Amino acid sequence: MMKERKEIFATAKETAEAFGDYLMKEAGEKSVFHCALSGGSTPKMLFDYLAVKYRNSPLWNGIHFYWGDERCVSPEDAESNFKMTKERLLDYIPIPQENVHRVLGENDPEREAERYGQELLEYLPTHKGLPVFDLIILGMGEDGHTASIFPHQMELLSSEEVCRVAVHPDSGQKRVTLTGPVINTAHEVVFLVTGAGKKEKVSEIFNKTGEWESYPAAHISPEQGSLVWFLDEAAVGK
Ligand SMILES: O=C1O[C@H](COP(=O)(O)O)[C@@H](O)[C@H](O)[C@H]1O
Repeated sequence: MMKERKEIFATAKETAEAFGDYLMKEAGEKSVFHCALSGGSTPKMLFDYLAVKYRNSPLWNGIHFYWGDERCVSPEDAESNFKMTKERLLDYIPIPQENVHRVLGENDPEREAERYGQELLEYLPTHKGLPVFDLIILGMGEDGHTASIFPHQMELLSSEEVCRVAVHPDSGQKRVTLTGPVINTAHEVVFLVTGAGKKEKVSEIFNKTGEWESYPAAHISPEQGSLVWFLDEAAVGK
């Protein structure tokens, strides 16, 4: 039975910092901690905080980072989720290189979705043939997309594969994304959502009103795990 809760903070910075402490506490409870990161702009403050407060933490030795989605671009491209994480966090912390499992965005997208899915199955424990993350961090775009599952791409929510190629509905950019069943098999999923630009969608999802069913974020509910929303007041319309 899924457990859900919401944590609301005054500002985006406070939200990121509270989640950073929460993440490191969770990681400290396991000798190996498998965590999928999100991209986009919201996690920047989280990464900046971790890079300073936990710069020399011994916990990095047991943390493995993966990505919930990646744009199909080179790791030097400004659009790369990996590049953002590297520049804000990975370059500052003593995480072993072998603990960083990036999506090779420069590869052929279809082959990379297959390869990355295999890598996840190799490194993570499995349940019913799917990799089980300790924690998946997700964002939610202003259009309601999560990872790289966009509204009206609902087939990615039920795909039997571990990873799939998604196409950005406006730009046509290809991305590799975890599928819904993998996200819903995690021990814990955390949405990190801040800013007034998200408040309408957040409200629709929480109140099950308007177009809520068309937003992939509304369909995330880890079957055996917990779902936590870390939000700032702007995102909940305060
Ligand atoms: O494209 C993406 O967008 C979402 C949301 O990003 P944000 O900029 O609104 O924070 C993000 O969760 C996803 O990982 C990323 O690839």
